[in-house]
Amino acid sequence: MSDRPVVLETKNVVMRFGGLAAVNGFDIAVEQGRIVSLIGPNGAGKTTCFNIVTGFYRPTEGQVLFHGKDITGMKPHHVCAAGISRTFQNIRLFAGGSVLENVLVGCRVRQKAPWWMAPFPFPLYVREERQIREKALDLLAAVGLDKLAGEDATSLPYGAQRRLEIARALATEPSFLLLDEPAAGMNPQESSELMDFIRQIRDRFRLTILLIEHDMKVVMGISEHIWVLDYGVLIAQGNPQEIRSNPKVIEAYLGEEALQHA
Ligand SMILES: Nc1ncnc2c1ncn2[C@@H]1O[C@H](COP(=O)(O)OP(=O)(O)OP(=O)(O)O)[C@@H](O)[C@H]1O
Repeated sequence: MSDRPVVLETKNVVMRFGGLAAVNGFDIAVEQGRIVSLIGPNGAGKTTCFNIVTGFYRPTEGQVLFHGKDITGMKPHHVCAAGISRTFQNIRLFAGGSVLENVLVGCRVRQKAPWWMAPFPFPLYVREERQIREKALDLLAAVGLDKLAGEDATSLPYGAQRRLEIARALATEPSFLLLDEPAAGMNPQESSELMDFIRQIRDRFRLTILLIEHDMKVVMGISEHIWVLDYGVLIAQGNPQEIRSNPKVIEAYLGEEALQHA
């Protein structure tokens, strides 16, 4: 442990679906400003943990604390307003919306002017609309998509859609960002660029980042700390070097061959 404050903590979190304990005793503590990862085989319970932290699921047992405050079972939009944002394993952009519109939706989370002002030219509303638009365009520039602002979001290449999802998440002004398999479907060049990109946004937006990722080059290259889930149970945690050489992790997930390529 370092002297950095812990921003997100889960305490003995359990999630049962009928008879299945998808997550059983999930205890993590994430320090401010870190890039950390949650890894494990398919079906290990990783996305379920994300759904619990972001309020999509209320856990059967246990607690989620954000900056020491209990957010267990809080509704997703309240979790988002508290400063936690996420992307999804299966990209979820608004079909039919432009690239810019997708980011504007994220910006609205922080909008101050009430919704009923929209049909009228109130100065407060007009000024804020202009600021929101500028902010959305800035975010698109930060992820390299400003030139495509008017395009249909779902017509973008896969890697660009992932960056757009991140821009939309950033638009909600999070301090904590969860990325669910950001490198999925990327080639080695794209995933190497993704690592630089994740570090850049961490620094620029002063984020703490938790990712789920199967690409071991990305996980080992970017993570300061890693937790490993297997059948819903945490079987290991440590830095990349410790995880790489942990016999339990090699047996349950990594395998000798994957390690040689990571
Ligand atoms: N809403 C649900 N209802 C019932 N079972 C569920 C539900 N969500 C997840 N599960 C089950 O919980 C277990 C963990 O699923 P989860 O998606 O969290 O795993 P994962 O580690 O994210 O897997 P992957 O790497 O394939 O995305 C699986 O057995 C899954 O079928």
